[in-house]
Amino acid sequence: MQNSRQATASPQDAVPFRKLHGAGNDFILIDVQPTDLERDWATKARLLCERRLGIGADGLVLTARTLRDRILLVACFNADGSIATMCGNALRCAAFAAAPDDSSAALRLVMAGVEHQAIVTGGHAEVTAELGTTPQEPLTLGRSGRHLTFEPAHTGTEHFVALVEELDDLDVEGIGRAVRDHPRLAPLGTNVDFVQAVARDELRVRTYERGVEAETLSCGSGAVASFVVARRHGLVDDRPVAVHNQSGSPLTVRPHAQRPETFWVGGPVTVVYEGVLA
Ligand SMILES: N[C@H](CCC[C@H](N)C(=O)O)C(=O)O
Repeated sequence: MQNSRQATASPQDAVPFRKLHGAGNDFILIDVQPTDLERDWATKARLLCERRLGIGADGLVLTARTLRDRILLVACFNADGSIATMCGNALRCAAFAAAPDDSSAALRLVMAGVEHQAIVTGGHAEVTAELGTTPQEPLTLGRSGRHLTFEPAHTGTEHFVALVEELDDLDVEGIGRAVRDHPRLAPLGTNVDFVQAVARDELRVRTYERGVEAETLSCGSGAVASFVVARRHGLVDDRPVAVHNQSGSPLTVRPHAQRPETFWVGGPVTVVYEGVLA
């Protein structure tokens, strides 16, 4: 069933899109037929996400409904055309866009072969992220007389997380890029999160995102990775934790009550505008 938040593109039509952001992480969302997901979207992602020559976004998100299984298939391409195997904010935006208007909804979504749950209530969407295993060891980096240790946390995609005393004066892009491009992490690289523990239920996080190759205003899988590393160090408890980011709209991370090593990440979603691709 279509709803007023939904408009499906078919190849011969002008292609409708929506520009949304999930707590400041911004996306172009196009609803397609399931078979269209197989097309090569990398070039389109690069063109559309370009901030001067395109619409501008951190990523391109494609959604397709499988009516029989009632699952929403979601693919996310970073602004540079690379695939994001997990993007918490893209999943939140996709769930919000697919949910019926004016009611709360529970949805199932699949991104990169992994099933996620979603709950949409009003202008808020929450999705699950699973903690995976990673063979990577921590990485210590010296910069301007300061040493930072980055610990791996795989939350559906690669993250390296450093606990810091102070976030505001950090060179997030410089240090983030050095970790992202570290030869030991090639060829995949990583997203990089800097975390300041403010209270046992409050973190501040700044994230350098691979594929955007810049600091973004918020990152869902990064918020979960930050929670996991802070918890590993005994800095937060197993209860909802507010993750403040650069957008001013915090995300909330909380452990899933039924599924081990699974977390909910929630926060606001905003539709900025709708349009048709020229
Ligand atoms: N912003 C996303 C993460 C994107 C990850 C992507 N940059 C990559 O792994 O290549 C989030 O909300 O989880």
